Amino acid sequence: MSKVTVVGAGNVGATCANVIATREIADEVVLLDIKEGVAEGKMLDIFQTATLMDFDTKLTGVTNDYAATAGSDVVVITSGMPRKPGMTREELIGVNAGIVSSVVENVLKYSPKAIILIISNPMDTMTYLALKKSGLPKNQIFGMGGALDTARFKCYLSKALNANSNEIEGMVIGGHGDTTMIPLAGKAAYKGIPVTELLSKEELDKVVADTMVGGATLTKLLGTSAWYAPGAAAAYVVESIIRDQKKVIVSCTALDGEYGQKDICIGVPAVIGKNGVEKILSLNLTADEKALFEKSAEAVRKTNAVLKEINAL
Ligand SMILES: NC(=O)c1ccc[n+]([C@@H]2O[C@H](COP(=O)([O-])OP(=O)(O)OC[C@H]3O[C@@H](n4cnc5c(N)ncnc54)[C@H](O)[C@@H]3O)[C@@H](O)[C@H]2O)c1
Ligand SMILES: O=C(O)C[C@H](O)C(=O)O
Repeated sequence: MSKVTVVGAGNVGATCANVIATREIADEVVLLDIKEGVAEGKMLDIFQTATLMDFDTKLTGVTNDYAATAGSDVVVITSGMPRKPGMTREELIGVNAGIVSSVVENVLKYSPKAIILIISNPMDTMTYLALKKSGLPKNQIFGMGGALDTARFKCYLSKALNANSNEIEGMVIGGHGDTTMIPLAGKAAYKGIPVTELLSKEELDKVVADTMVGGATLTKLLGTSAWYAPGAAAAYVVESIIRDQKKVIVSCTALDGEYGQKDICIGVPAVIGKNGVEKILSLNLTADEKALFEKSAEAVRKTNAVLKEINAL
């Protein structure tokens, strides 16, 4: 029996729970929120699609009742404030640091062995905070950003190439921020053909720029940040853990010398299986890509430093 808890029954959390349920990724999904009745209502609503969508995942919604989450294999943390148009993710640190810290503490009381996936923004810094506060081994707690950014990169590449996005290879490493993410255009390919041979420099630069502000573009259109792709990206990572698929997914994980970095959580390609982050893959980065990664890490470190200033760490 596999059990997944999603904390935060807002846009991203409910979407993630819905994808896990409809795709039967886990036997049981618990959705938890502090807002009275919201998680219960959303899980009842999803349950009422079971006969229409043909799934039989067990679904439970609870208001702040962590006992119901006991024995979870995976816990996805989406609780926290989303940004509004014009804001950066980093501006959410003051509100979300307290929420993420208290949620991680509560989760571990009932599921000390769960693999914990951080979604709340600023995600790289929230992952660092959760890792430091929990004292968990680094494989057990990591963040999702790269799965989403990579999906967006493939989406924009598919538009530029007029090709099926499922036939495109590519990844986005670095921080999950408007200026910190690094779409690796030089390593992306369509059916083995480097996209650098298929698109002009201008076209490729536009794909990279659109990918980097992918979240901001949607926030402007929607008035709050996105949820369909973020929820599906979180469920994609959960699936690799629950089914021990060992997919290589760019994940925000603690580095200990890899990519020349220490004491930081940032996006790098990693093998994701039943033990969480099972291996970090070492990419052969060009000098330019290395420089971008260093700049990205520097920016993430700057945001991490704010945790001390606001007494969150
Ligand atoms: N990492 C990513 O790729 C990614 C993608 C999308 C969104 N996000 C982030 O995820 C977070 C959630 O976004 P959203 O659009 O779902 O927001 P939302 O406002 O729709 O939902 C957030 C939910 O968290 C709940 N919550 C707040 N404090 C809580 C607590 N202490 N315990 C339990 N629940 C609590 C709220 O009641 C709300 O229902 C935001 O911080 C957003 O920036 C990250
Ligand atoms: O853009 C945001 O603030 C939410 C999320 O990080 C995203 O990329 O969709």
